[in-house]
Amino acid sequence: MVPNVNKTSLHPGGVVPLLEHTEIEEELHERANIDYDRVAIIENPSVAVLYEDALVHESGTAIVTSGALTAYSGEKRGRSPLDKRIVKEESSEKNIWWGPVNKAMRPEIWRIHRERAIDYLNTRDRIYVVDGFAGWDERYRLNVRVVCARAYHALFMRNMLIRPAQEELEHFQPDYVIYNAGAFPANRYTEGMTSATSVAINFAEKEIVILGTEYAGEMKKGILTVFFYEMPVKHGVLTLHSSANVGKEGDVTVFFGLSGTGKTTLSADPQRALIGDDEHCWSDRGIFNVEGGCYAKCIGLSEEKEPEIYRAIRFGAVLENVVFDSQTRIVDYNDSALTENTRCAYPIEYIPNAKIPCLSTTHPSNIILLTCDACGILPPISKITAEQTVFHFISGYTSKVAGTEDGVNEPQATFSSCFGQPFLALHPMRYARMLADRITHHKANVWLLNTGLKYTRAILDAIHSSELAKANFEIYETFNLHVPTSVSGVPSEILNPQKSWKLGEANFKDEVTKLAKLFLENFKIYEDEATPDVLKAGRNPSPVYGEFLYLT
Ligand SMILES: Nc1ncnc2c1ncn2[C@@H]1O[C@H](COP(=O)(O)OP(=O)(O)O)[C@@H](O)[C@H]1O
Ligand SMILES: C=C(OP(=O)(O)O)C(=O)O
Repeated sequence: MVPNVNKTSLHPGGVVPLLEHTEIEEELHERANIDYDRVAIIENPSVAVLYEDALVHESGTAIVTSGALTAYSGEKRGRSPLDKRIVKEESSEKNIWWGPVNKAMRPEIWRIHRERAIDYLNTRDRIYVVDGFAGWDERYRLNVRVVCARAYHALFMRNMLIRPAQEELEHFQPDYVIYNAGAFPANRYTEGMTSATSVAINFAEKEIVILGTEYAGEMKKGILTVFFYEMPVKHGVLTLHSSANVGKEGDVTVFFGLSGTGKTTLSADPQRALIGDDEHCWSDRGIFNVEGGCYAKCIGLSEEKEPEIYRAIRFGAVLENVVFDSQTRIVDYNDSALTENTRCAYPIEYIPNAKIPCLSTTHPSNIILLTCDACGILPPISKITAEQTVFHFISGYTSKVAGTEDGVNEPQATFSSCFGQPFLALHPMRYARMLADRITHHKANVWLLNTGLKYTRAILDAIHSSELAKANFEIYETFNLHVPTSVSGVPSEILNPQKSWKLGEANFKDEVTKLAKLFLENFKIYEDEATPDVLKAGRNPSPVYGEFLYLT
């Protein structure tokens, strides 16, 4: 029993005169001035503890019928890309791709935000510490510590990081620390602020500070940006905004896709083991997942359509911003009253055929670029060459789906380089070159797959059975893509939009030319970093791009 003094009827617990402090408390006190004598620091709590705390202290949390905890993220129900900043400092400055994605923050301003976040955490009665690993390959993994005010955020990151064994938690030394004070706003009068939200990353201090947004996805995507910086710069390892799975023969498929375009859905496949749904690295020894969990979109989810994901939403999983019946606690996955971007985070082992440890020493044999072209101009599936891969990877033509980013309420056609522009740390061409080298070296097939179609799964099955690699192809003009003439289970007439276009040939020609011009216009931004090969291909009409490049 700890002796206490000064008990009163209003304060029956009294005051504990001298407290012993744990290693984590000492470290937080020293590093961040956390007031360990006032704030209860809950260290690596269990799922049950986090449920109880969330239910008692956080309004909007509930347990739903499947046993999952559901939480409400407040006003921000998607990421805030305009409020993301990188601290401009000597060690990383020359490597960073400065611009609208990575806006610079002065170290002095960083200190103000950091102090504000810590001041807020120090006003809380309890804060949570979650320690976990990022990166399943031990050679590259980072120790991540999350310090946050909400039990929901702690549970989210407990699911999304790789959970260390009990003995690995002892004397855990973080490489990166996330301070999440998202319930408290940033000071809008601080230099450079355009709103009360701030997500700031400091690569020298190895810290992330979050203010003014409780959207949990900011934390996991913050770690992705850390990987987009650390891996190529320090280890020559390529980071991918992709999912990955592996077949029974050990063949690995990687799916690149912008947020909400099908990485999680398409990589959950009963015939294939899941390596991961969102963040991977490609090293000299194969592919490894960065995360210990998955973060699936839930809108329209049903057990029939996506059984693995539906059944993963159980005790321990965290639902975000879903609508549930207040009596029965049944979730209505079709209700988008709070957001289109309803989500669930669950540990990867909740997917029955997850491959644990989440890595493969076999290099990918199929690379799939998920284009999500709502206009239907790009074919449902086409095979592309290594040179076309660089072009399409850099272009990243896809859609921003509703709700994933703050302020995007309708699906929007967009170019998002590397199919993950908001998360890149370096110039996209650096990643594209690394990708092209690996594809050529390992002789991977590359496919451009349009998602959101009824037949997407059937097409994927044909890729995995090797049917498509052996198919007959015809040339899809303008983009010079190789389109298969038939795919099992897919009506042949839909394979070539030129043939299935409902509004006539002239309209088709107009639309396809319009899109091709947009591609070329967009590509100009990247020309300064393009290799001579890519530039040459870009300036001369060539068999690689054919008529497409002629448009310049
Ligand atoms: N053909 C399709 N391919 C992939 N996703 C589809 C398709 N049709 C509809 N969807 C829906 O699109 C969303 C894709 O989200 P998700 O797989 O979580 O994306 P990501 O992992 O890339 O963020 C899901 O809600 C899924 O049900
Ligand atoms: C969570 C996000 O993305 P993804 O759908 O790729 O997980 C996001 O962009 O905030």
